[in-house]
Amino acid sequence: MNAVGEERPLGVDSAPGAVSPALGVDSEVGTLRTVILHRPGDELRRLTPRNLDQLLFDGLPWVDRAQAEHDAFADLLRGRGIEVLLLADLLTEAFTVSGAARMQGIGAAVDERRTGSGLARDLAAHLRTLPAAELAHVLTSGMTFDELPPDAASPSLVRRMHHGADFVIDPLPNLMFTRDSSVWIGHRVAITSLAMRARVREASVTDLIYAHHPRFHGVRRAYESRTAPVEGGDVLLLAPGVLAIGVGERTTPAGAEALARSVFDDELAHTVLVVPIAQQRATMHLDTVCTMVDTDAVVMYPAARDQLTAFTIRRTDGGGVGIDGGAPFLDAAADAMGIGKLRVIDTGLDDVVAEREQWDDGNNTLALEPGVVVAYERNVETNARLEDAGIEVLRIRGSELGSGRGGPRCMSCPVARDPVRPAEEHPARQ
Ligand SMILES: NC(=O)NCCC[C@H](N)C(=O)O
Repeated sequence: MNAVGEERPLGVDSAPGAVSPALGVDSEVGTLRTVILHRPGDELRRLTPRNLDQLLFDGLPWVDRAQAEHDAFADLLRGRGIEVLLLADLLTEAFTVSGAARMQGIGAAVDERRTGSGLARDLAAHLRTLPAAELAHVLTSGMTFDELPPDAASPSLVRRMHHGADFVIDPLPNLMFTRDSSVWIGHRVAITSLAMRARVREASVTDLIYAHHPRFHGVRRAYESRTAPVEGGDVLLLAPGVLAIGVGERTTPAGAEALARSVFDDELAHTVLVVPIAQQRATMHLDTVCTMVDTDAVVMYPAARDQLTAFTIRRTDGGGVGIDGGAPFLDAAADAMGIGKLRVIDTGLDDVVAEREQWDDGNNTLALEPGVVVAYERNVETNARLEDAGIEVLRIRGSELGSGRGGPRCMSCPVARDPVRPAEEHPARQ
């Protein structure tokens, strides 16, 4: 029995009775034990040609196929013994066990500036009556004015004047990119501060899950101030104690600085590399141009490889910080990681193919253990190069999933990985 009286462990869809690993992540590549995914749901059915841009999609996904692709991704992970926590289950279970979670979710979804006070009251009252699963569904897939219950208590000009298909609660179609709204650094979790309007409320969803779901009781927070935008896709745990933070379309310099200070204060890192990336959609996060595939290897977009630089921030003895600027990113990273050199595997093949495969998230791999990654099958040349370099590539379909511009790393939030051994101890390279 779990805390809500069901037969299976909370939020866990793997074998009953499985022992949950300790939570915490100190690298990109340590053996993955537990991960949060979100199976795309009815929120994707809200996408139309008119709202795509605003909701940060590049095409209309065929939803049933996107779900099938995602199911195959989740099954691949389960098949390798990885515990998959589905966000909709976690949310439902948090609402089942905690009234405070319900209040938090409803409070974040009801926007009085949009609805006016009368409708806000009615809407909140209606949401409070919903069973946990239904509430989770509405808060993720959104609600239109047409879907409001007909028997509202207060007359509402807002309701009269809106088109029935307008959203009274916005859908969250980007929730499937669980990477971006929270990130584990050591044994703490940072709830991020998302930059784009369409994604801001995602952080309140992850926040309430970590705050109220029994599975996460006692987990401490990193970056509690959330003073400035930081998105998880920009944060790479290059090695224990070494973070790279991309600064570009999403994470701001202020966000990177605030996160760096916070991880130093909490002694979660000794070095942070802040990496400027082009402020454009193709490179919205650092993990769109570079992900780690082994303890000493990255797959990387060649156009970025020789251009990326890094500011290296280190804690000084007096408790302040020192900042060095302008070193090539790959050199700064190897130096901070204490290895001679980072192996770089290029996005394949030539400039045009590389540009196409970067756009299709060829660089956005999810490592399941050192040297084993999940990648979209469509990035044929990049996957071939990874294999040539000795990396095992587990291919998944992503024709529909990819319409949101995110790959396997974006679609996963690791919450438990085994600690990694330093690169030089890895048997493959002895
Ligand atoms: N880490 C990532 O690169 N996440 C992909 C996010 C895609 C989403 N449609 C967005 O534009 O934010």
